[in-house]
Amino acid sequence: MTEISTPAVEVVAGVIRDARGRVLLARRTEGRDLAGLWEFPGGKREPGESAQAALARELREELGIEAEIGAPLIRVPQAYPHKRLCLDVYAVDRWKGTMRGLEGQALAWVPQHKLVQYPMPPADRPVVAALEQAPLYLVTPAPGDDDDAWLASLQVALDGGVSRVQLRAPGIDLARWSALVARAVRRCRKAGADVLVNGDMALAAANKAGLHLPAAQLATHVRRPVPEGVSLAASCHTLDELQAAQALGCDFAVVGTLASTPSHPQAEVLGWEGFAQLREHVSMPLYAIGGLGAEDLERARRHGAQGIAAIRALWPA
Ligand SMILES: Nc1nc2c([nH]c(=O)n2[C@@H]2O[C@H](COP(=O)(O)OP(=O)(O)OP(=O)(O)O)[C@@H](O)[C@H]2O)c(=O)[nH]1
Repeated sequence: MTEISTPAVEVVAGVIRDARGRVLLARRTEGRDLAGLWEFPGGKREPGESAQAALARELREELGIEAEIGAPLIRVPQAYPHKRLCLDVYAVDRWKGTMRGLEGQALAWVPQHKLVQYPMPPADRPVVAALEQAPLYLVTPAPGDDDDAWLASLQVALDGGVSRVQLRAPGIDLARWSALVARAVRRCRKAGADVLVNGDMALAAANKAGLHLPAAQLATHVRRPVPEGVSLAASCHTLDELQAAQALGCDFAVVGTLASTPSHPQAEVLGWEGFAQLREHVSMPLYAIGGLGAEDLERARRHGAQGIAAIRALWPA
């Protein structure tokens, strides 16, 4: 593992989009680190240079364009075997000049949903996820004694744009929960949301839903417990748990606790720096959890998170 004391190389890259919404990838040329992999055009930031100036310079040198650097997308800290880097990615929707590979690199305009088919460096996986996947992950609270009211709240959240949901209800009677999960899954599916069941493989399979593993269940599986194409996720608090989740083939993980909350008052608090340090050693998309809400999304993205997971902050009152 790369030593934490090795300084991280600052790298800037652009998600360059054409009028049809396709994204530009460049192929790393032979003789360089990670040769043959596809990447977002960009390169190393020089001392004293702003991220925007560095990216505009790299795109001029590599592609021959004068680019207007747009909004920040995500900043991904990533450790490779021989170096650490921080990949800082910006949208680029406008430029002047004719695009060409000035350094002999192959270029490809790729529809966004096909980006996952291109072999890319590990740091790019969270970038593609930030373009494609839900920024908010709702974890349901346990229903009180009114199942219909709970379903109505879920519906409000879905109508409000939540598109990834974990169905969780600690301590609930199994027969009641099974019936409620079936109804909740139908609603999520109708809304086009990705839905996962917490901790119960049989219940997830019976509803053809995804599976969200509590950290304690990670060690009980030796291979991916759901088919490819069905979401698998895990809750993690340590690097060992994150690496186990990645080895099992989890599509994403939830990492906490960022701050202490009423539901987990004893949990060890990570803070954003602690989160970013864990982020370096895996390449799955990660949601941060613990006392966070949608207003923390920008900060989360600056520390390499896909987004925010929450119970109360995302559950309609
Ligand atoms: N431009 C760019 N670089 C990336 C991406 N993902 C990623 O891991 N990197 C890494 O960030 C560094 C970018 O620096 P560079 O493009 O100036 O690389 P280089 O070949 O001159 O240097 P190197 O081979 O010594 O690393 C490389 O180590 C590259 O592997 C990406 O999407 N775009």
